[in-house]
Amino acid sequence: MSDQPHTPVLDRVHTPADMKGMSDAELRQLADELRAETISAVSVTGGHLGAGLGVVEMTVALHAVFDAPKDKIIWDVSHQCYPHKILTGRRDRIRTLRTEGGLSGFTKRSESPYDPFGAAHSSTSISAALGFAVARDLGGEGGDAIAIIGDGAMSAGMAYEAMNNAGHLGKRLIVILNDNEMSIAPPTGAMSSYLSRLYAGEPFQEFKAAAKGAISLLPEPFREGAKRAKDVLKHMTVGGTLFEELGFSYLGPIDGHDMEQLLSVLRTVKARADGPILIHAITKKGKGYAPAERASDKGHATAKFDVITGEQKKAPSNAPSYTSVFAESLLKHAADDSKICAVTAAMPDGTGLNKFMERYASRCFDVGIAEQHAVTFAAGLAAGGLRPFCALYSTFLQRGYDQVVHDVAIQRLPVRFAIDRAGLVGADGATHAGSFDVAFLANLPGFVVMAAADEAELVRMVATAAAHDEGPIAFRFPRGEGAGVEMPENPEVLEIGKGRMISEGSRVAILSFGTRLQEVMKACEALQAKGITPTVADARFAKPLDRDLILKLAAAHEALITVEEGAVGGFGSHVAQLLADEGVFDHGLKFRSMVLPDTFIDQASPKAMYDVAGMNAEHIEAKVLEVMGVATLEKRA
Ligand SMILES: Cc1ncc(C[n+]2csc(CCOP(=O)(O)OP(=O)(O)O)c2C)c(N)n1
Ligand SMILES: CC(=O)[C@@H](O)[C@H](O)COP(=O)(O)O
Ligand SMILES: [Mg+2]
Repeated sequence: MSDQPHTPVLDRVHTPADMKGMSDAELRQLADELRAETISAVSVTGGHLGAGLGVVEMTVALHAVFDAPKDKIIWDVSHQCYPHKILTGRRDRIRTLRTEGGLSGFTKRSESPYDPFGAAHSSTSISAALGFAVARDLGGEGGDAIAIIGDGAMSAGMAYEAMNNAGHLGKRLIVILNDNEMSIAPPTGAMSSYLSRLYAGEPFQEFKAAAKGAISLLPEPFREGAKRAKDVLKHMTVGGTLFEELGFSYLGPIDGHDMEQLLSVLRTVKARADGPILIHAITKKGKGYAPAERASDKGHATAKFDVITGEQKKAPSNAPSYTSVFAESLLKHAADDSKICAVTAAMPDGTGLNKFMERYASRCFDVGIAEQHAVTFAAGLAAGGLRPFCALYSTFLQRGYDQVVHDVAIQRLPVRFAIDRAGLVGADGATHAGSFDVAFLANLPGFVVMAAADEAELVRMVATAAAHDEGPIAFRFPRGEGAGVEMPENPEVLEIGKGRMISEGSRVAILSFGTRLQEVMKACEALQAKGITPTVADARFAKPLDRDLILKLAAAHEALITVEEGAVGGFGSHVAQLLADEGVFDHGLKFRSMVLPDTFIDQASPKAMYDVAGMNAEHIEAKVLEVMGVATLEKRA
């Protein structure tokens, strides 16, 4: 060990340009320092730790060998991009990750030129990289296009659509398969088994030595050396035939933490000048931080934590989460009905179906990151006589929309959609907002669309969905804790299309859809002090609407206000349509529909995001006063 003082290398890196000319030894040191910085930063912010730790060496090697931003480095999902952000001029802001006004937790074009393509939903990186490659070859910006995609993301059909096209086009394109044998949960599917065979069948260590030997020929005349190295590598591999059949050169598997291998392979690949290549890198999720490596999810998502102990600092919960309420409720119904089955798309823990998986493994299916398949698979289950609950986050349901229309709605198949993370979700920001599901479901003939106002309503809606065999039915609920209301012992099955009165008042009626009801009640308390007592009702259904309730409220009040955690085109729009069709507006009813604004709202706390959206209690109060003010003026006149 030299007695030289340890001179931090990371302090010298403000952009990747500062890494050029560093020795391989310095790059190895840089990786160690980058790992420590990543752990330190995430201990302050919380976030996606494990994936980033798994690509520290890869990130250093990529930025050492390639020339971003001219070369486009595109991270799939991009939850692993924190080391990349530290090396690309954002170290000073890395402790603002996922906070209001801070750095996004994912790559974002508007945040940095080193983020050529935004992500957060998985399996888009190869398509995007191919787009850059074709644009380059058609005279656009130069540079390499490099996609780094995980083994989990490789379970989505979109990745194969992209590889199929890339292999056909034959453009120079670099894909790095970051294989850590983890999705959020352990991976499922035949693809995962195939990838494992690619490095289980070959004495991986012998291959490593052979690969190093072969590549140490570099930097002889690159073409000759590279060809020899590539042939050696290729013949040494156990055959990435699937990828080669798709037109890719397959190179690997290599050790994704071995800086020497990474640098040599990337330098070799950079020197080549032909078609698409897939480098198969074996990594460990959570690498280098024992608490993450020990965790069942390998540190996929973590709250703020103590770096020394790894102990997470989670805020105490006052009520069960909506997800746990859904999961427990479904388990009860499944106990009495063997036809009830469940489908998740790689999110067993996030949707609460992990408990269902433990209890009823034969009728619980984790299909991988494959929402399109999840929806049509559920349609097949329903057509086959079962009662499938397809549990998807609202934002990820977007990926399976055509399947919802074409395979479920048109055939009026009784698929039950448990739509979690409805509305604004907080730290994950705009890419994960559940803003559009009511707008894109309530316009489908035969669909039943519900929103739970609280956790007691949620269990009633699970019961209603379990009993509904007449066609597709969806119920939505937000991320996080419930309202802390009393839970019904035996939740009743709701009458389809019937809302409920909450409190009688006068002049203004507020018709709430979903959990904004809590904010409505807070607004009413404030209004009470001003001598204003709105009528409050909970719609429960956006489809079918409770026509009688709506017309009764409209007839008995000067003004009607709807409130929902969704974008325009949802519940309020359907109410407006009904009122217009019934000619109610001809008689002077004042109508306001409170919806999410026509913008994508960046990450913050959910409350702060709803402040930006103008949908908290004070905004609802102001809306009542505004419409009352108009009503009062006209009344006086
Ligand atoms: C379309 C879509 N579905 C689900 C998710 C949720 N999700 C985020 S990361 C992840 C697992 C990704 O696994 P992998 O690609 O192997 O990356 P790793 O975390 O192992 O680095 C999932 C399912 C998502 N981001 N996008
Ligand atoms: C990166 C990704 O898409 C998931 O990890 C997502 O962040 C999970 O969201 P929740 O934290 O709401 O389960
Ligand atoms: Mg993985």
